[in-house]
Amino acid sequence: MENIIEVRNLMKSFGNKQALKNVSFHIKKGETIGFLGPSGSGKTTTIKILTSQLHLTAGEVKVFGSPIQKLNDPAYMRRIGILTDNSGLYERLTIYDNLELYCNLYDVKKSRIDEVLKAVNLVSDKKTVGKNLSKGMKQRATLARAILHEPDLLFLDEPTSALDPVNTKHIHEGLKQLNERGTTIFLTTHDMAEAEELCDRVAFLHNGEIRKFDTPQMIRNEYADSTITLMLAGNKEVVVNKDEEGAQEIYKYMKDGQLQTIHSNEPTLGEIFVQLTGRNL
Ligand SMILES: Nc1ncnc2c1ncn2[C@@H]1O[C@H](COP(=O)(O)OP(=O)(O)OP(=O)(O)O)[C@@H](O)[C@H]1O
Repeated sequence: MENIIEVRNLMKSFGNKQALKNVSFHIKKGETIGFLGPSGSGKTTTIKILTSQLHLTAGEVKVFGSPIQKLNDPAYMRRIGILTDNSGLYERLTIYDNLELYCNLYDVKKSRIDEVLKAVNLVSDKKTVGKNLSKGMKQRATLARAILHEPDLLFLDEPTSALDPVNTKHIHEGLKQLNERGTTIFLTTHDMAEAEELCDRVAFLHNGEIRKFDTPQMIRNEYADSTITLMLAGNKEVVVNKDEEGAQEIYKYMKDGQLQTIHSNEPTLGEIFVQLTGRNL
Protein backbone atom coordinates (compact mmCIF):
# COMPACT_ATOMS: atom_id res chain seq x y z
CA MET A 1 0.00 0.00 0.00
CA GLU A 2 1.20 3.47 -0.92
CA ASN A 3 2.73 5.74 1.77
CA ILE A 4 0.74 8.95 2.19
CA ILE A 5 3.15 10.39 4.76
CA GLU A 6 6.87 9.64 5.11
CA VAL A 7 8.84 11.28 7.88
CA ARG A 8 12.58 10.69 8.37
CA ASN A 9 14.72 12.07 11.19
CA LEU A 10 12.45 15.06 11.70
CA MET A 11 13.73 17.69 14.12
CA LYS A 12 12.09 20.92 15.19
CA SER A 13 13.58 23.47 17.53
CA PHE A 14 12.13 26.68 18.92
CA GLY A 15 15.27 28.54 20.05
CA ASN A 16 16.94 26.21 22.55
CA LYS A 17 13.83 24.07 22.93
CA GLN A 18 13.88 20.85 20.89
CA ALA A 19 10.19 20.12 20.32
CA LEU A 20 10.83 17.12 18.01
CA LYS A 21 13.98 14.96 18.14
CA ASN A 22 14.70 12.58 15.30
CA VAL A 23 11.12 11.51 14.61
CA SER A 24 10.60 8.91 11.84
CA PHE A 25 7.42 7.16 10.73
CA HIS A 26 5.35 6.17 7.67
CA ILE A 27 1.59 6.30 7.23
CA LYS A 28 -0.13 4.24 4.57
CA LYS A 29 -3.16 5.23 2.51
CA GLY A 30 -6.37 4.43 4.38
CA GLU A 31 -4.84 4.19 7.84
CA THR A 32 -6.08 6.03 10.92
CA ILE A 33 -3.09 6.97 13.02
CA GLY A 34 -3.12 8.41 16.53
CA PHE A 35 -0.32 10.43 18.10
CA LEU A 36 -0.67 10.14 21.86
CA GLY A 37 1.25 12.12 24.39
CA PRO A 38 0.98 14.47 27.33
CA SER A 39 0.86 18.22 26.97
CA GLY A 40 4.08 19.56 25.39
CA SER A 41 5.19 16.24 23.89
CA GLY A 42 5.17 17.59 20.32
CA LYS A 43 1.82 16.48 18.87
CA THR A 44 0.68 19.86 17.56
CA THR A 45 4.15 20.68 16.27
CA THR A 46 4.05 17.45 14.22
CA ILE A 47 0.65 18.34 12.74
CA LYS A 48 1.75 21.89 11.97
CA ILE A 49 4.82 20.67 10.08
CA LEU A 50 2.79 18.10 8.15
CA THR A 51 0.28 20.78 7.16
CA SER A 52 2.90 23.35 6.13
CA GLN A 53 2.06 25.71 8.99
CA LEU A 54 5.57 25.39 10.46
CA HIS A 55 8.98 24.86 8.85
CA LEU A 56 11.02 21.89 9.98
CA THR A 57 14.52 22.39 11.42
CA ALA A 58 16.04 19.22 9.94
CA GLY A 59 14.99 15.91 8.39
CA GLU A 60 12.74 14.89 5.55
CA VAL A 61 8.94 15.00 5.30
CA LYS A 62 7.02 13.79 2.27
CA VAL A 63 3.25 13.97 1.87
CA PHE A 64 1.56 12.37 -1.15
CA GLY A 65 5.09 11.49 -2.31
CA SER A 66 6.34 15.10 -2.51
CA PRO A 67 8.62 16.98 -0.12
CA ILE A 68 6.51 19.13 2.21
CA GLN A 69 8.44 22.23 1.09
CA LYS A 70 6.85 21.83 -2.35
CA LEU A 71 3.33 21.41 -1.02
CA ASN A 72 2.62 24.95 0.13
CA ASP A 73 0.08 25.56 -2.61
CA PRO A 74 -3.71 25.48 -3.06
CA ALA A 75 -3.67 22.08 -4.78
CA TYR A 76 -2.20 20.51 -1.63
CA MET A 77 -4.62 22.37 0.64
CA ARG A 78 -7.51 20.95 -1.41
CA ARG A 79 -6.38 17.41 -0.69
CA ILE A 80 -6.11 17.86 3.08
CA GLY A 81 -8.50 18.82 5.89
CA ILE A 82 -7.31 20.37 9.15
CA LEU A 83 -8.92 20.64 12.55
CA THR A 84 -6.93 22.57 15.13
CA ASP A 85 -8.09 24.71 18.00
CA ASN A 86 -7.41 28.01 16.23
CA SER A 87 -10.73 27.35 14.62
CA GLY A 88 -10.75 29.73 11.67
CA LEU A 89 -14.52 30.18 11.82
CA TYR A 90 -15.86 33.62 10.99
CA GLU A 91 -17.45 34.77 14.24
CA ARG A 92 -20.11 36.98 12.66
CA LEU A 93 -21.29 34.43 10.14
CA THR A 94 -23.67 31.55 10.85
CA ILE A 95 -22.37 28.00 10.73
CA TYR A 96 -24.15 27.54 7.39
CA ASP A 97 -22.63 30.71 5.91
CA ASN A 98 -19.17 29.73 7.13
CA LEU A 99 -19.51 26.41 5.33
CA GLU A 100 -20.96 28.05 2.23
CA LEU A 101 -17.88 30.25 2.04
CA TYR A 102 -15.66 27.17 2.02
CA CYS A 103 -17.88 25.52 -0.59
CA ASN A 104 -17.13 28.44 -2.88
CA LEU A 105 -13.44 28.33 -2.03
CA TYR A 106 -13.10 24.60 -2.66
CA ASP A 107 -15.65 24.38 -5.45
CA VAL A 108 -17.88 21.98 -3.49
CA LYS A 109 -21.59 21.64 -4.22
CA LYS A 110 -23.89 23.27 -1.60
CA SER A 111 -25.80 20.04 -0.94
CA ARG A 112 -22.69 18.82 0.86
CA ILE A 113 -23.32 21.36 3.68
CA ASP A 114 -26.32 19.45 5.05
CA GLU A 115 -24.39 16.18 4.81
CA VAL A 116 -21.53 17.46 6.96
CA LEU A 117 -23.86 19.21 9.39
CA LYS A 118 -25.58 15.88 9.93
CA ALA A 119 -22.23 14.16 10.40
CA VAL A 120 -21.29 16.54 13.22
CA ASN A 121 -24.78 16.81 14.73
CA LEU A 122 -25.27 20.52 14.04
CA VAL A 123 -28.27 20.56 11.67
CA SER A 124 -30.53 22.40 14.11
CA ASP A 125 -27.81 24.96 14.95
CA LYS A 126 -26.87 25.92 11.42
CA LYS A 127 -28.27 29.46 11.77
CA THR A 128 -26.25 30.24 14.91
CA VAL A 129 -23.42 32.71 14.40
CA GLY A 130 -19.84 31.73 15.24
CA LYS A 131 -19.47 33.96 18.29
CA ASN A 132 -22.51 32.38 19.97
CA LEU A 133 -21.26 28.81 19.70
CA SER A 134 -20.16 26.80 22.72
CA LYS A 135 -16.63 25.33 22.68
CA GLY A 136 -17.96 21.91 21.67
CA MET A 137 -20.19 23.36 18.93
CA LYS A 138 -17.23 25.33 17.60
CA GLN A 139 -15.14 22.17 17.52
CA ARG A 140 -17.87 20.32 15.60
CA ALA A 141 -18.39 23.23 13.18
CA THR A 142 -14.65 23.31 12.50
CA LEU A 143 -14.68 19.58 11.89
CA ALA A 144 -17.56 20.07 9.43
CA ARG A 145 -15.41 22.58 7.60
CA ALA A 146 -12.42 20.24 7.61
CA ILE A 147 -14.35 17.40 5.96
CA LEU A 148 -16.51 19.51 3.63
CA HIS A 149 -14.35 18.88 0.55
CA GLU A 150 -13.87 15.15 1.35
CA PRO A 151 -10.10 15.40 1.75
CA ASP A 152 -7.76 12.49 0.99
CA LEU A 153 -5.92 13.21 4.23
CA LEU A 154 -7.44 14.61 7.42
CA PHE A 155 -5.44 16.08 10.31
CA LEU A 156 -7.28 16.32 13.61
CA ASP A 157 -5.65 17.93 16.63
CA GLU A 158 -7.59 16.58 19.63
CA PRO A 159 -10.89 16.37 17.73
CA THR A 160 -13.15 15.59 20.68
CA SER A 161 -11.43 17.44 23.54
CA ALA A 162 -14.40 19.77 24.06
CA LEU A 163 -17.19 17.26 23.41
CA ASP A 164 -19.62 15.41 25.68
CA PRO A 165 -19.79 11.58 25.42
CA VAL A 166 -22.82 11.58 23.09
CA ASN A 167 -21.23 13.93 20.57
CA THR A 168 -17.89 12.17 20.92
CA LYS A 169 -19.55 8.89 19.93
CA HIS A 170 -21.33 10.59 17.03
CA ILE A 171 -18.08 12.10 15.76
CA HIS A 172 -16.26 8.78 16.14
CA GLU A 173 -18.88 7.07 13.97
CA GLY A 174 -18.57 9.84 11.36
CA LEU A 175 -14.77 9.53 11.29
CA LYS A 176 -14.97 5.76 10.88
CA GLN A 177 -17.32 6.20 7.89
CA LEU A 178 -15.04 8.79 6.36
CA ASN A 179 -12.10 6.43 6.78
CA GLU A 180 -14.06 3.57 5.20
CA ARG A 181 -14.65 5.80 2.17
CA GLY A 182 -10.86 6.19 1.82
CA THR A 183 -9.75 9.20 3.88
CA THR A 184 -6.46 8.70 5.71
CA ILE A 185 -6.69 10.19 9.20
CA PHE A 186 -3.90 11.54 11.39
CA LEU A 187 -5.12 12.54 14.83
CA THR A 188 -3.64 13.59 18.14
CA THR A 189 -5.29 12.84 21.44
CA HIS A 190 -4.74 12.53 25.18
CA ASP A 191 -7.55 10.02 25.24
CA MET A 192 -6.51 6.36 25.13
CA ALA A 193 -10.10 5.17 24.69
CA GLU A 194 -10.38 7.37 21.59
CA ALA A 195 -7.14 5.93 20.22
CA GLU A 196 -8.34 2.37 20.83
CA GLU A 197 -11.68 3.09 19.19
CA LEU A 198 -10.39 4.78 16.04
CA CYS A 199 -6.75 4.03 15.35
CA ASP A 200 -5.12 1.26 13.30
CA ARG A 201 -1.77 2.25 14.81
CA VAL A 202 -0.74 4.58 17.59
CA ALA A 203 2.47 6.45 18.36
CA PHE A 204 3.44 7.21 21.95
CA LEU A 205 5.13 10.59 21.92
CA HIS A 206 7.21 11.73 24.88
CA ASN A 207 9.49 14.79 25.03
CA GLY A 208 9.55 15.04 21.24
CA GLU A 209 10.45 11.38 20.65
CA ILE A 210 8.38 8.43 19.44
CA ARG A 211 8.72 5.76 22.11
CA LYS A 212 6.41 3.22 20.47
CA PHE A 213 4.53 2.97 17.17
CA ASP A 214 2.33 -0.04 16.56
CA THR A 215 -1.24 -1.38 16.61
CA PRO A 216 -2.94 -1.06 20.02
CA GLN A 217 -3.26 -4.85 20.16
CA MET A 218 0.45 -5.47 19.45
CA ILE A 219 1.43 -2.94 22.10
CA ARG A 220 -0.86 -4.56 24.65
CA ASN A 221 0.42 -8.04 23.74
CA GLU A 222 3.99 -6.94 24.22
CA TYR A 223 3.25 -5.72 27.73
CA ALA A 224 0.68 -8.35 28.71
CA ASP A 225 1.59 -10.29 31.81
CA SER A 226 1.29 -14.04 31.84
CA THR A 227 -1.69 -14.40 34.15
CA ILE A 228 -5.46 -14.76 33.92
CA THR A 229 -7.91 -13.58 36.57
CA LEU A 230 -10.91 -15.79 37.38
CA MET A 231 -13.93 -14.61 39.31
CA LEU A 232 -15.56 -17.52 41.13
CA ALA A 233 -18.90 -17.94 42.84
CA GLY A 234 -19.06 -15.93 46.08
CA ASN A 235 -16.94 -13.13 44.55
CA LYS A 236 -13.74 -15.07 45.07
CA GLU A 237 -10.90 -13.91 42.81
CA VAL A 238 -8.22 -16.34 41.68
CA VAL A 239 -5.20 -15.56 39.49
CA VAL A 240 -3.74 -18.42 37.44
CA ASN A 241 -0.78 -18.61 35.09
CA LYS A 242 -1.20 -19.05 31.32
CA ASP A 243 0.25 -22.58 31.40
CA GLU A 244 -0.77 -26.23 31.66
CA GLU A 245 -1.42 -25.95 35.40
CA GLY A 246 -3.53 -22.81 34.93
CA ALA A 247 -5.54 -24.57 32.22
CA GLN A 248 -6.26 -27.47 34.60
CA GLU A 249 -7.43 -25.05 37.30
CA ILE A 250 -9.73 -23.22 34.87
CA TYR A 251 -11.15 -26.58 33.70
CA LYS A 252 -11.80 -27.65 37.30
CA TYR A 253 -13.63 -24.41 38.20
CA MET A 254 -15.71 -24.61 35.01
CA LYS A 255 -16.59 -28.25 35.61
CA ASP A 256 -17.66 -27.48 39.18
CA GLY A 257 -19.83 -24.61 37.92
CA GLN A 258 -17.86 -22.12 40.02
CA LEU A 259 -16.42 -19.96 37.24
CA GLN A 260 -18.29 -16.70 36.68
CA THR A 261 -15.92 -14.47 34.69
CA ILE A 262 -12.49 -14.85 33.19
CA HIS A 263 -10.14 -12.24 31.78
CA SER A 264 -6.59 -12.02 30.61
CA ASN A 265 -4.50 -9.41 32.47
CA GLU A 266 -3.60 -7.07 29.65
CA PRO A 267 -2.55 -3.57 30.67
CA THR A 268 -4.40 -0.63 29.14
CA LEU A 269 -2.58 1.63 26.68
CA GLY A 270 -2.58 4.29 29.40
CA GLU A 271 -0.81 1.96 31.85
CA ILE A 272 1.77 1.03 29.20
CA PHE A 273 2.38 4.69 28.44
CA VAL A 274 3.15 5.30 32.12
CA GLN A 275 5.45 2.24 32.21
CA LEU A 276 7.36 3.49 29.19
CA THR A 277 7.66 7.16 30.00
CA GLY A 278 7.01 7.49 33.71
CA ARG A 279 4.36 10.06 32.80
CA ASN A 280 0.61 9.98 32.78
CA LEU A 281 -1.43 11.24 29.88
N1 LIG B 1 5.82 28.63 18.73
C1 LIG B 1 6.52 28.06 19.73
N2 LIG B 1 7.54 28.72 20.31
C2 LIG B 1 8.27 28.14 21.29
N3 LIG B 1 8.06 26.90 21.78
C3 LIG B 1 7.05 26.21 21.23
C4 LIG B 1 6.23 26.73 20.19
N4 LIG B 1 5.30 25.81 19.84
C5 LIG B 1 5.53 24.75 20.64
N5 LIG B 1 6.57 24.98 21.47
C6 LIG B 1 7.13 24.04 22.45
O1 LIG B 1 7.34 22.79 21.82
C7 LIG B 1 6.96 21.72 22.67
C8 LIG B 1 5.92 20.86 21.98
O2 LIG B 1 4.71 21.61 21.88
P1 LIG B 1 3.39 21.05 21.18
O3 LIG B 1 2.42 22.19 21.09
O4 LIG B 1 3.76 20.37 19.92
O5 LIG B 1 2.90 19.99 22.26
P2 LIG B 1 1.54 19.12 22.30
O6 LIG B 1 1.96 17.72 22.51
O7 LIG B 1 0.71 19.43 21.13
O8 LIG B 1 0.85 19.68 23.63
P3 LIG B 1 -0.75 19.89 23.97
O9 LIG B 1 -1.28 18.53 24.25
O10 LIG B 1 -0.70 20.75 25.21
O11 LIG B 1 -1.38 20.58 22.81
C9 LIG B 1 6.49 22.35 23.97
O12 LIG B 1 7.56 22.35 24.88
C10 LIG B 1 6.15 23.76 23.57
O13 LIG B 1 6.33 24.66 24.65
